[in-house]
Amino acid sequence: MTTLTLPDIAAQASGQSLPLDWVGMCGIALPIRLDQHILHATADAGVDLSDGTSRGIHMSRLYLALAAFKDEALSVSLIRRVLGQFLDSHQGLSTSAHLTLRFDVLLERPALVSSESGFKRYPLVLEARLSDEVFHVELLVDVIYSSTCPCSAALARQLIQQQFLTDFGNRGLTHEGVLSWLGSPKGIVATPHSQRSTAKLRIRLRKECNALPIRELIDQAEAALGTAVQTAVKRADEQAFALANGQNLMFCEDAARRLNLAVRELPAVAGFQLRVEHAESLHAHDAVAQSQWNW
Ligand SMILES: Nc1nc2c(ncn2[C@@H]2O[C@H](COP(=O)(O)OP(=O)(O)OP(=O)(O)O)[C@@H](O)[C@H]2O)c(=O)[nH]1
Repeated sequence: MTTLTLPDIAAQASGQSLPLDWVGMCGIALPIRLDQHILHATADAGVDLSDGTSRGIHMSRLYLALAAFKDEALSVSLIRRVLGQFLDSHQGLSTSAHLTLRFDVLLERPALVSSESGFKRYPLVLEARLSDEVFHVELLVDVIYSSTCPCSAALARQLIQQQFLTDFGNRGLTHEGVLSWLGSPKGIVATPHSQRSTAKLRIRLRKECNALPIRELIDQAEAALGTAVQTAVKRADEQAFALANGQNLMFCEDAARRLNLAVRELPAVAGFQLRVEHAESLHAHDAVAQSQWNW
């Protein structure tokens, strides 16, 4: 029987000698292990092609290195090892390795008052690169919250005062009359606008950090924001949420400052960039603030 040698196009010399910054595969389906759960992730895996004379990289070597994620719990050291394998399998071709993992984390959240609970989805991205023995890993997460405009609240309060003057200006006040007025639509003649808002955090982890501080980061961000969106909601929970929002008026600048001061407290965090987007119901565009620390 004749043994055929398979053609290896990647090993050929390139027609045009030119190094490339990133070559690899995007959107690879990958199981990862996190907190005893197996999650469905997608991976972008690549290296540079610093040897501009080579036709191509060896995609299969990157792909096969990713198999480590199926057996071992996700950690910073695992990611570093996989990137090391990308480079070891491309000696003479590549000097930097890149890996992006995208997956969702579901966290169970209790209702504010009732005994109900539900799950919230947090989209996570891990971006890592290894170049000249220098390793960087960044953790990105989106946190959704509710924000009520403080300016709109003040304007609404003024309208309520004016309505009060109109209705009671020439009348003697009675406890019962005021109480009944407060419970009527006239007692809340104007409402402030509020919006579903997104905090986008990009965290650089300290070198000594191996476990990914996903839960800590999300909890810290939600505590700082004060009015994270809810899961299961009965009327009692909705009322508590209305009260929480009324006590937590914020511009996007307020949200960005609070997050900055809270996230820098986390021991695993070496630096960060953050961006908050308030999807205004007042107008069709968003109010946005950005901030960074040790970046
Ligand atoms: N470099 C490169 N490979 C591609 C591309 N699209 C598909 N491939 C295929 O990816 C497959 C795996 O490539 P290699 O890793 O070089 O496979 P291999 O030569 O069997 O593996 P090694 O012996 O480890 O080099 C090959 O069949 C390529 O044709 C592309 O755009 N660039």
